[in-house]
Amino acid sequence: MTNQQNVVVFDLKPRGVRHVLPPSSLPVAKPLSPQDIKMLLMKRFETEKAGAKINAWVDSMRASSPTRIKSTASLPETEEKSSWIVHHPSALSMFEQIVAASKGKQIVMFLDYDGTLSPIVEDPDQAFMPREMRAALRDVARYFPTAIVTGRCRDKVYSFVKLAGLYYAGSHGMDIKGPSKSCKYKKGNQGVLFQPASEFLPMIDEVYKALVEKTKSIPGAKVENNKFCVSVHFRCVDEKSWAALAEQVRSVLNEYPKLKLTQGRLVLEIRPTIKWDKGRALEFLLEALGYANSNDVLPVYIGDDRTDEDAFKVLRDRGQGFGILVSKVPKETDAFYSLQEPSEVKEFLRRLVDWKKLSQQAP
Ligand SMILES: O=P(O)(O)OC[C@H]1O[C@H](O[C@H]2O[C@H](CO)[C@@H](O)[C@H](O)[C@H]2O)[C@H](O)[C@@H](O)[C@@H]1O
Repeated sequence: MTNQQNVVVFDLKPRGVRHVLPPSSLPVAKPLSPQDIKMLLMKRFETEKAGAKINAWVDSMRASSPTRIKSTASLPETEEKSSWIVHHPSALSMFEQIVAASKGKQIVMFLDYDGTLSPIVEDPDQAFMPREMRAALRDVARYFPTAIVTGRCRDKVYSFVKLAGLYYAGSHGMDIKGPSKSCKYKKGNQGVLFQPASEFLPMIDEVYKALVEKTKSIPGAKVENNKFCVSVHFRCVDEKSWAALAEQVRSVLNEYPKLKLTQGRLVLEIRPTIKWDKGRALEFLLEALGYANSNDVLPVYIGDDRTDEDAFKVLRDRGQGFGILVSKVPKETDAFYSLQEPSEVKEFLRRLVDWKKLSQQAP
């Protein structure tokens, strides 16, 4: 609050960006009532709170996904990496131990899409899966029940993967469908298995349109409708405009208390506040496959993103199976093992198929 020549001007901007009007441009104001003062103070409080929220969002937008481990002064980057690898060894170098743990158990494969099966690219519509990866995936699905668990719209990811013998869990697991062609693991229902957020469809549609409108003036921003959630991409947005983008997203989200914001790789994700995520989808799929309370299963989940951590945590908490994080750099993770990039994921899938073929031939 600035007091000049009997004129009271409330500075409603967040601290740090104060402007004081020159005396000549000041309006002649009536004295303020206690009610007015209370209201203005409340507004200022709200504005400051919003400013702090945007700053926190932008900080989080700067962090990688999952959060990269910060270098400590005592540990040079190379040592930090070797120490991380000791705790999260390569799933390729640990391959024999992984398959040994599957003795007498059914391996079930869960795979994230972007950054795991397809390399990260600037345009989300061009994230095609390489042909060799499709071949490896098709073979894996012949030998093991296999599910794609993704933040994407289920139909969209199917248009990239184009394999009918798999389970697909789109919209971060909020849209689950069984294999559309005959498959030895398929149980009963072949169609949609579960859509826990179906009541949110009209709301998500509305929010998608509002976000397209609100972000159209920010160069590089791209809004993607993922059916039960919406992605706002900022990979191609200049960092100087991240706060402006976050502010637009916040202004839309403010109108929808039943939606929440999470974050992936250079993407803000808006989704229903229901207690459902990739971890719950993994549990649901294990149950659908008949392994709800079974010790005869070894689930393996491979993913690269912060949203995959929910699934890694479920596996840790169950004490069953392994999470494998795809990352070249040390990150905070609940995964047991690591792979550096999608080409290593392909190699891992191939080795799994070769091992299975060999073990079936053994007398
Ligand atoms: O769960 P996922 O399969 O990993 O999906 C998460 C998001 O993936 C996509 O965005 C990411 O990949 C894009 C293409 O490589 C990249 O441009 C973007 O920066 C990444 O965040 C997808 O477009 C999003 O809708 C998904 O939520």
